[in-house]
Amino acid sequence: MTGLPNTYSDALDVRITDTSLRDGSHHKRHQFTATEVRDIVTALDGAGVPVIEVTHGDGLGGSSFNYGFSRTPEQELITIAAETARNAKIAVLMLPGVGVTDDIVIARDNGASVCRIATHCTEADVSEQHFGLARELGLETVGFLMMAHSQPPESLAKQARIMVDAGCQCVYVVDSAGALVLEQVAERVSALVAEVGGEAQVGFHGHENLGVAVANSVAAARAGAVQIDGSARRFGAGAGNTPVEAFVGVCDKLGIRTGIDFFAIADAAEDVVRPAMPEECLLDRSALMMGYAGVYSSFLKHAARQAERYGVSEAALLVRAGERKLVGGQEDQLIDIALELQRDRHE
Ligand SMILES: CC[C@H](O)CC(=O)C(=O)O
Ligand SMILES: [Mn+2]
Repeated sequence: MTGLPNTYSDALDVRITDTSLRDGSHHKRHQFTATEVRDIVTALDGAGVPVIEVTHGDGLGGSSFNYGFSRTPEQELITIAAETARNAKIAVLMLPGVGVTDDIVIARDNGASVCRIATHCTEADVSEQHFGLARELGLETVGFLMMAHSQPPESLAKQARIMVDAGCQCVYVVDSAGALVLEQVAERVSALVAEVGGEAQVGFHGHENLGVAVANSVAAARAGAVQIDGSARRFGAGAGNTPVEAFVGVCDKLGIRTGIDFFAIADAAEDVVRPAMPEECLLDRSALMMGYAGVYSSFLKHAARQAERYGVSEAALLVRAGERKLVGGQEDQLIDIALELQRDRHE
């Protein structure tokens, strides 16, 4: 189709982007080393993963007091990834306002070829100049409509239209909170396909907080999503992302072609990615609360810190964060909620 990136060939039905080295950065508190990135990229690339995302968890420019400092500068990690990958494209994520446009230029110079711009799902207009710049730089573009559970399909479709008109070549339904289930994913993907199909592709990014990320990803693919995210060993925020190795196995059984070797990705997840993880990404009570109450998965580590600091229940804190409908960038409000929980206890 004219104007669409060459993201999948006739031999692929969905193109998978592994985001362990970006969404996993939240779980690792942004402490990746150069060696870990080199080893993980080698293993994922060797298994046939077509796109590997490498950036601070909060995107380009995320290394800060607010979000957590990176152990290794992200541009150094992007360079290493690009030098290491033999076939995979290297993607970067950026949130307008967290990163600046110069970060995109530097990432391109360091070898990234896919630029993913993320906004809250009602604020697509803040991405317009970034898509324009990325296309001028010759980058493939992807738009992330985050917290997609919080808006109905028709509103998301309008936001997707804004991104596509600005130069976005694939708009993702991003289930940041892992709050969507099955038909809710399909309805959102279908609405985007109806709005932008023919001009742009549609993708899906899932989180495992309610334990249905693989099923959601299949629902997305069946509804017309042709780019799907996941992380080896679920290495991502909250209970982690769609486990790539399980999704590939399920796709093999359903006849959905991903181009990834199931046995090689299973080995990569177990032997290379798992050792780089501080611990498994757990589908525990806190993760469940996030999925159920609709909380941004990257809030998990921040909530854990504030719950411990103020001696309040992490689960209760997360449920209130969901009630307040907090969005990315409002991490500081977790302190407010922790103080509120303390007050409630003493009343
Ligand atoms: C902070 C950016 C965020 O982690 C992007 C993402 O992966 C999501 O919203 O799920
Ligand atoms: Mn995510």
